Formats: sequence, structure tokens, C-alpha cells
Amino acid sequence: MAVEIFYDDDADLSIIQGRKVAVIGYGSQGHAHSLSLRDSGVDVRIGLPEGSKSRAKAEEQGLRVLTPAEASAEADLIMILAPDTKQRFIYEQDIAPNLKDGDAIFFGHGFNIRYDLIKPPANVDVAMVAPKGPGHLVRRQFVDGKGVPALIAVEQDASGNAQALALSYAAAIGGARAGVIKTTFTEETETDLFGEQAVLCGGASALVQTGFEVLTEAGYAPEIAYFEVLHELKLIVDLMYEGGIARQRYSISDTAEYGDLTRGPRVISPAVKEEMKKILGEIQDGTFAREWVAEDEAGRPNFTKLEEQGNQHPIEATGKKLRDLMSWVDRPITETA
Ligand SMILES: NC(=O)C1=CN([C@@H]2O[C@H](COP(=O)(O)OP(=O)(O)OC[C@H]3O[C@@H](n4cnc5c(N)ncnc54)[C@H](OP(=O)(O)O)[C@@H]3O)[C@@H](O)[C@H]2O)C=CC1
Ligand SMILES: CC[C@](O)(C(C)=O)C(=O)O
Ligand SMILES: [Mg+2]
Ligand SMILES: [Mg+2]
Repeated sequence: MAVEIFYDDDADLSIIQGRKVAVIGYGSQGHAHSLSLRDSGVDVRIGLPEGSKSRAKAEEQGLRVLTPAEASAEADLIMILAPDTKQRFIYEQDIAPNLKDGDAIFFGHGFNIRYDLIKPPANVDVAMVAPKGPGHLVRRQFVDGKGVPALIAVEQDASGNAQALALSYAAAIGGARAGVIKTTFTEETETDLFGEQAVLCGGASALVQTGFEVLTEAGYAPEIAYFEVLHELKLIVDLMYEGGIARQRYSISDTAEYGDLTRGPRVISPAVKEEMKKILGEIQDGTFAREWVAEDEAGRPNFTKLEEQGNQHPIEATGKKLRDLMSWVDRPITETA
């Protein structure tokens, strides 16, 4: 089925400019949405618990910070940008008691609606604006006059105007400069989880670490291995981003292209594709969501152990040393762009 893609000309910015928006959370996505909404002329306040370490960052940017309950009570559109595993508690304690007829609840990812962790009442709009990129780059691209593509979805259209509202919000954070695609909560959640697990984060990180291990275990210098499998990956992916895999293949040598064509399918073998299908199945049938919610409830023992193991991987020390010598590479992530 053909998708619908919207651009700035299709969006009416005045719709979101006429709303009182509360952004709950001020992390990667929260800071990007809040600052760009404000820069687009939207009345925005931030909801964070007393004692949250994000409070100072938001206040430094001149944003008004209230508790999540106060922000929800004041606003008529509440965008929930707290961690997925915490959202149901924030919803129950702070948002639900403050919902009024005609309010809108927005999400940056469909996890809690798709897996029935949050069940909003019938008298509010329920919609999603999900940028297809990390929050710090969502903000950086907005500041640079560009935008990160975004998905919008409407789960519940109490007002009859929820799609136009979501599109207006997406335009205010720069999404409609690049393209806004209409989807469903289910499609966004399942594709987003699959992408981050199998390709963008899980797949890419494991590919890089394994390539580094194979080279260094064979006696090659870690610095050469780092440049080969991590640093240069960005340059290769930049070509894909600009012109697809065909552009990348045009720019590399024919020796590289022959290796790409004949060896790539041996690395990403049919067994890897089968494993990807299994991962997708666990997302679709809710296995992954149940596992992640239980892991969080248990205090994240496995998450913490694996994160630490990743931080200790030898590629990290090698990379730090080399990036420190390239001033333009380790661009600090700031709270503004
Ligand atoms: N990271 C990304 O780029 C993307 C994220 N998303 C989605 O956006 C949402 C937010 O993710 P992300 O930006 O990564 O989150 P982060 O972990 O970066 O930030 C979470 C924010 O929520 C705050 N927070 C924690 N607990 C509460 C609470 N009880 N009440 C209010 N605020 C709270 C945190 O404050 P404190 O400093 O106190 O911990 C922090 O400011 C998720 O749904 C995610 O799936 C979607 C697309 C991309
Ligand atoms: C790729 C990871 C992501 O889905 C994102 C930045 O889009 C996330 O959840 O952070
Ligand atoms: Mg994503
Ligand atoms: Mg995600």
C-alpha cells in the first residue's frame, strides 16, 4: 500500500501554536521537541519530578519546569517523552487524573499503546510523532534548518482533528522539512524495535565489534582495525544516506565492490536472516516487550551487566585515543544542538 508523505506545505503550524503543550521528560527526545516547539512559537512547559537531574538542563535553556502532574493539568496536549518502561506509572499517577475532555496525549514511540500498558480514556486524542533519529540530531538538524523524517499515527481521534494536530506538531520540530509518513502505532512500534535491534544498533554494533575482534585477534594493530571497521563505516554509510547502496558502490573501488557483492551475503548469511525473522517474531508476539518490562522491574541486572561489558570492549579504548586526536570527530552532544 502506498504511504502518505506530508511536507511543510501540508501542515498548519497555527494548530500546535494554539495549544498548551506539556513535554514530560527532558532527555534525548524531550529536549529536542521542547526547544524546537518553543522556537516554532509554541507555548511549552516541561514536566519533571522534583529532584530530576534533567530539571537544571531545561531551566538553563529558559524553559518553564513544573512537576509532571502540574504540567499535565496546565496543558491541553501532553507529549510523553520519559523512558518507555516508566511511562505507565507517570500516566497513572500524573497524567490520567489531570486529563480533560478534548486533551491530547502524544507519544514519541508506540510501545506503551501497542503493548496495552497505557489505556487512555475515550474523550482524548491519542497520537504519535516519532522522529526517525536520535533526539540530539533531531535538534541539531532543526537548528541547521534541516529536519529528521518523522512518523505520525492516530490511535484515537476524539476531536476529529488528531491527524492535523500531529502533523502540525511534527512540522514544529522540523520533521515536515524532511517528510512525515502516516502510519499506525503497531507499525511504528514493531518496525522501530526491529530496526534498532537487528540493524541500526544491535546489528551494527555487533558487526563492528566482531570485525574489530577478528582483525586484532589475527595480530593487526587495534588502531588500524578501528579505522577500518568503525571510523570508515560512517563514511561508507554517508554515501548510502546520500545516494543509496548504489552510490556507495559507485564510489568504492571495483575490488571493494566485488568483495561486497560476493562476501557480504556470506557474513549476513541465510542463518542471520532467519535469526532476524525470529527477532521480529518476538517483537510481534510481545515476547520482547514482556522481557524488557520484567528486566526493568527487576532493576535491570542483565542490561547493566551487558552495558558494562560493552564499555569494556577493547574497541572503546582504542577509539577514544584516536578520536581525541581528531578535534572535529567527537562533537559534544549539547542540550541545544
Ligand atoms: N532516544 C531517541 O532518540 C528516541 C527515543 N524515542 C522515544 O522517546 C521516548 C523518550 O526516550 P529518550 O528521549 O531516549 O529518553 P531519555 O532516557 O533520554 O530521557 C528520559 C527523560 O525522562 C525523564 N524522566 C524519568 N522519569 C520521569 C518521571 N517519572 N516523570 C517525568 N520525567 C521522567 C528523565 O529525567 P532524569 O534526568 O531525571 O532521569 C529524562 O529527562 C521513548 O518513548 C523512546 O522510545 C523515539 C525516537 C528516538
Ligand atoms: C535507533 C534507536 C531509536 O529507535 C531511535 C534513535 O530512533 C531509539 O529508540 O532510540
Ligand atoms: Mg527509532
Ligand atoms: Mg526506538
